[in-house]
Amino acid sequence: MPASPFACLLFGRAEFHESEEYQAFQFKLLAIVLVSGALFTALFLLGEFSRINPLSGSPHLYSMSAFTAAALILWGLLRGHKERFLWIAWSYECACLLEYVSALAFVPQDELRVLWFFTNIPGVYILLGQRAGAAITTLSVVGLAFGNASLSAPYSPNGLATLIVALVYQGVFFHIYGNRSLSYFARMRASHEKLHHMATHDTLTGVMNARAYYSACEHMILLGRRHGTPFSVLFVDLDHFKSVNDMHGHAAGDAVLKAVAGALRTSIRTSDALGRVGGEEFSIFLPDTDLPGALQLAETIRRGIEQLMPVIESGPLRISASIGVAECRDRGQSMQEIQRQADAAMYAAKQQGRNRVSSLSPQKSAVEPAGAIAL
Ligand SMILES: Nc1nc2c(ncn2[C@@H]2O[C@H](COP(=O)(O)OP(=O)(O)OP(=O)(O)O)[C@@H](O)[C@H]2O)c(=O)[nH]1
Repeated sequence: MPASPFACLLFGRAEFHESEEYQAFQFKLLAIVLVSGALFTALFLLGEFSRINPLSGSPHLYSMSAFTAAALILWGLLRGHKERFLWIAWSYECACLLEYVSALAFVPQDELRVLWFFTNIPGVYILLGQRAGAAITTLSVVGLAFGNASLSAPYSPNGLATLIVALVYQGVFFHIYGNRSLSYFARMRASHEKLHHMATHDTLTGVMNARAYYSACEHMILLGRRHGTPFSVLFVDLDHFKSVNDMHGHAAGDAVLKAVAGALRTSIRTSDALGRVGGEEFSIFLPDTDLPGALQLAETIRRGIEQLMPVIESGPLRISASIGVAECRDRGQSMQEIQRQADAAMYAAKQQGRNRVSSLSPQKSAVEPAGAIAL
């Protein structure tokens, strides 16, 4: 879904893979925290300039101005750059701690300024993880415990004890919660991936099912058109497969299909797509491949299947396949049309005696066997 103009302004054009859902959330949260941090501090500065909340020349005015500028600069650097997330998140956390310490030291009239240490902790746990959360919580507790005496208006021992216990409580709470929610998130992602794999892959052979395969092909056709590169389709159909089932049983047929799928998978490039589009039919999409290249690969595959000899209960079984090859010559051709051509070429190979590679030339509509080995 295209991002709204507001999202583009706030986050830039950072792209996240489907599996980076949590990182995308952290990235967006950091951008929001940087902008809101700058805005809130700017409001305090406005209070000073409008004399509503005068800090009467306190050095904290400089640290607030520096904090606002730093948050805006960090936001500008973060927009559209997910790879900068970690150092920007840490830089912002350091700026926050300095800002809180400055408030403690220079704004004694604000007795609630210590609350910023509390609001900081959830953000650290979410943005930087559990170790960073535990470290910052410890630093805040130790800093307050030892620094209190140096404040111009120190908190009472009772007040300090309340602050420390509450900070520890909050740290422990977010530590446990972070642990649980992250493991829940990881399990959700794993089960989502499993479901997605089940919905897009054939359970017997592990290759793409027809729907996922054709959708992958449509995507590659669009890319091919954009780059002006040719592409080809191989349609692989096992010969006399019914007799394998009839003579050796369905389990043997399944074993043969698995072995063939494995052989096909190892014969192609990772950029090619392989799908089981029918019972004993496989289709292979070859991007950036013209007809001579596709015919050559088809012949290699045909020979590979012939030599495969999958072992079933009764011993090794000789199998073969007929392969139809089609090249996309017309840029406007749909996947269905190309697949139909490959199908017709495969049918022609069957008629020619099986165990061979054929391609149909659209001009001549003639069969061009590229290789034939008698069984
Ligand atoms: N074991 C097994 N058999 C399957 C599966 N899916 C389809 N089949 C069988 O595949 C066979 C396909 O037979 P046909 O379409 O007649 O093709 P063929 O026997 O290979 O003959 P030709 O293609 O003309 O060489 C049928 O018997 C189907 O039952 C499957 O998942 N496992």
